[in-house]
Amino acid sequence: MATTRTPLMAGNWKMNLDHQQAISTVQKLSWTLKDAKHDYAAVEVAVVPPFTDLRSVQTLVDADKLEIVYGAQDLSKHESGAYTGEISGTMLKKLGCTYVVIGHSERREYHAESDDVVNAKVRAAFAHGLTPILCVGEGLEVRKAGNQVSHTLAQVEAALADVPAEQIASIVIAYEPVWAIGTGEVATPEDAQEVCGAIRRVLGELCDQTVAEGIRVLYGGSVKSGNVAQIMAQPDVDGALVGGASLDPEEFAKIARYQSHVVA
Ligand SMILES: O=C[C@H](O)COP(=O)(O)O
Repeated sequence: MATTRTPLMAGNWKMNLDHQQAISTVQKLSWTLKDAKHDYAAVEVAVVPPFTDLRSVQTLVDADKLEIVYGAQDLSKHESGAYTGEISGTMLKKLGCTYVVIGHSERREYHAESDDVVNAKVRAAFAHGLTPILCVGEGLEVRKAGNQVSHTLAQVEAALADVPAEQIASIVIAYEPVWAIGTGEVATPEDAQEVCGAIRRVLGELCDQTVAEGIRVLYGGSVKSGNVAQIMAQPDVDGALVGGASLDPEEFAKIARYQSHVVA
């Protein structure tokens, strides 16, 4: 089946760049992409800054009518109330967020986020019109035991429990093998395809195979301009969730422009 999925390159800044640095970074990114005549309809570009940067990014994007979209790195499963330190989906929507990253391995590991919490956050995101970028992926021990597919699919199924098929249709899934995050250790294109293809198959079981063909499955883990094209050449990889390399706007622009450095 011919794919109609628009690739998405999303830069997860993690806990980097304050609100002033956010403005200069997004400006440089947009200028670089403008110089390259980037077609945002062909490859969508998103930044995912810390919460404290979102208002500044919103102001810049609105004022300069940028085509770059943005999102948050997490949200609360709660609607509002006495939850000190939490940020609700309503607040993120009001800040113009398109996306929200949910279930990143760093949240699962350092904040003990269980599959149940991830599931509640996915449902909260949809309830507020935000598109989840749901992160899944195995650690090194699971990979060494050869259980990466079953482990990752179990995470997908748990995160999407009781989520209506029409909502699943618009989700973005990011396959991020934990051993490849921030380590310089990149999964081979074949490793990425094996799990991304399996994710698409399970999405087909959860909703419908035709719908699953339209869902974007990203790869994340040490993606750089030098390796992105080989990963993007895989049939079930529809973009990247980029950490470290997204902090450099010129490098991130090269990642978004991966098609321009594919040698035919
Ligand atoms: O969210 C992004 C991923 O954790 C990948 O991070 P990285 O590109 O620094 O390996």
